[in-house]
Amino acid sequence: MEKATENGPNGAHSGRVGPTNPMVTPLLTDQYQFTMFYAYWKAGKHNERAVFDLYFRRNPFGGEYTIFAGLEECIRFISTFKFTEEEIAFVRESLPPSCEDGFFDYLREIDCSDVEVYAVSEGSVVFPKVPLLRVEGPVAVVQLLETPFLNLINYASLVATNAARHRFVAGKSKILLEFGLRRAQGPDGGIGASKYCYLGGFDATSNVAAGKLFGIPLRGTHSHAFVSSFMSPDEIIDKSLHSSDGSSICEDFVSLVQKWLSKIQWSGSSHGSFGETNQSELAAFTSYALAFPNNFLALVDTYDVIRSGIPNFCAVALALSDLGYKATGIRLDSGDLAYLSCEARKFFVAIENDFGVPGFGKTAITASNDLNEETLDALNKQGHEVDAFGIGTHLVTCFAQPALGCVFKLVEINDQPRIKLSEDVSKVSIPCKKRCFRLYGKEGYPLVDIMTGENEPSPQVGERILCRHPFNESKRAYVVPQRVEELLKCYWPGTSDKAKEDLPPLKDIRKRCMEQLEQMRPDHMRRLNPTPYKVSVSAKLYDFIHFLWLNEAPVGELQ
Ligand SMILES: Nc1ncnc2c1ncn2[C@@H]1O[C@H](COP(=O)(O)OP(=O)(O)OP(=O)(O)O)[C@@H](O)[C@H]1O
Ligand SMILES: O=P(O)(O)OC[C@H]1O[C@H](OP(=O)(O)OP(=O)(O)O)[C@H](O)[C@@H]1O
Ligand SMILES: O=C(O)c1cccnc1
Ligand SMILES: [Mg+2]
Repeated sequence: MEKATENGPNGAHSGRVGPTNPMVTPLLTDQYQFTMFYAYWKAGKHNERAVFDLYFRRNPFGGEYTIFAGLEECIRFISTFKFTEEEIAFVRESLPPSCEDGFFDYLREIDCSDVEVYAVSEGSVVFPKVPLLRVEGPVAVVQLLETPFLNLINYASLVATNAARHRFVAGKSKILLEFGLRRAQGPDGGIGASKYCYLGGFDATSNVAAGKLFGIPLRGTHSHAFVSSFMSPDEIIDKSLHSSDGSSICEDFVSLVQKWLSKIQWSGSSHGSFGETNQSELAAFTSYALAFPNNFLALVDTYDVIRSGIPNFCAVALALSDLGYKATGIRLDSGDLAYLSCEARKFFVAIENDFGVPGFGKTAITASNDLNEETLDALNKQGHEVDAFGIGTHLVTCFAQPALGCVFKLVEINDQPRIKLSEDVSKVSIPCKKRCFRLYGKEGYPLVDIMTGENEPSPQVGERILCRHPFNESKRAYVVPQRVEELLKCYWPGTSDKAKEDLPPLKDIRKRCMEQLEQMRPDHMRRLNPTPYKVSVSAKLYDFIHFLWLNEAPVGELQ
């Protein structure tokens, strides 16, 4: 397998080949894929042409939409799919000794050059039952792809959807920062979370490795440890700071800060809300400003937000302002974030008015601490003054729902449609090699997704088409689409002569995701009781599903 090289951001355009995570090898699969593989080979079936669909059955987080993510990694995986000698030796050890040598020679030969992958574009809004991927090829090889493909898509799509839902509640104007690395499920969980939260609408991450790998903007503040590591302003040795234009130097920035602190104390801005502030906190803020005069942001809740953190921040920010710098803002990491952000805003506005510092009232307020969709929603209802949210644990661990149940099902072999039956109708698979379309209505919204047999004529703009619920006879509707979008596109043509879609850079996938979310009808998107989006099959496919169902289901006998 070719080794991944990391010579620049943006995934596909970085020159990297193969999966991002070197642990993604042909062995990253379930043992039963190899036992089936051997049995297919032994039965002489391994080269039979099979079609599998990868899809999920229910949208996550109680919502009615999902964001599809993980495609690029699947394509990277098959692009370098090949067993090494070491891997073949391990498979040999892990199978019973009776397995014939010829099988291992066959294993040595295989790659994915004869596999075709049709997929929905990454970053699309997608719905249950509609294939996200249609994978065609020799049954034994495609079978092996089940587990790694599901692994690469399930979490990616889940966390991208989680990010999109957080973005929806926060609103477009807010900055969303992903802070989850320390709480993520291991290194791959952390890297994946950063990549796919960005895809789902976050603005930046604190994860430096993800910044390097994918070109995601990096953002960060500082921690309580930095604040509490200082004891007093006397610790600060180099107190000098050049003005922002370099024309002058302030020899004692620490005294300038102290001067501003007493001015604030005696001005109307404080409304007598504080007396002595914490001097070790002031030392920490002053030091941080000396290190980053152009990016001064202070975590203000180590001792007391109102009585210490905010006035200390303002004193340092005003001293910076004297030298021509503009402080960035504060971060709140505990307490009532609605109340504290409003108090902070009032304080900043009062400072702007009392001391004539234009723009000070708009100083940015970042909030963090166990945030999730619900807390964001509660903050919105209460009213708050937060400009940016830093979100970690709930976002990256997908606390509200830990897995998206994508499955990989055989739908056709040797041109023969196959079906998987279940007592639970939602688990009955939709047979046949299919094409999938999104039909748009008069108002520009997507109305319905429809699956058809491969050889049926495609739906046409302006032509009425019957869309049927795949399993419920009485649910059907005629649609006259104003626009028809074919959903499954060729991302890996195998030996066919189909043109191959490009894998776009991450920021283009993110843009696609934002645009797709934007065009959805609002009632599908709302958090409380959203309207399900319609997923349907053509009349012909409907008839065929039910014919096959009756054909395959044994008839019971009553005694
Ligand atoms: N106005 C608000 N409305 C609803 N939830 C809020 C509001 N402000 C903060 N929260 C949430 O309430 C929870 C507060 O948690 P908790 O009481 O454990 O933290 P804290 O005591 O404020 O901070 P820490 O324990 O980190 O010092 C967090 O999940 C936070 O996101
Ligand atoms: O709360 P999350 O959504 O996971 O966001 C990330 C958290 O990580 C940091 O502190 P950490 O939790 O490590 O320490 P703390 O509990 O003292 O804030 C940060 O201050 C946030 O609170
Ligand atoms: O930069 C931050 O403020 C940050 C980063 C990770 C976790 N919590 C906070
Ligand atoms: Mg915390």
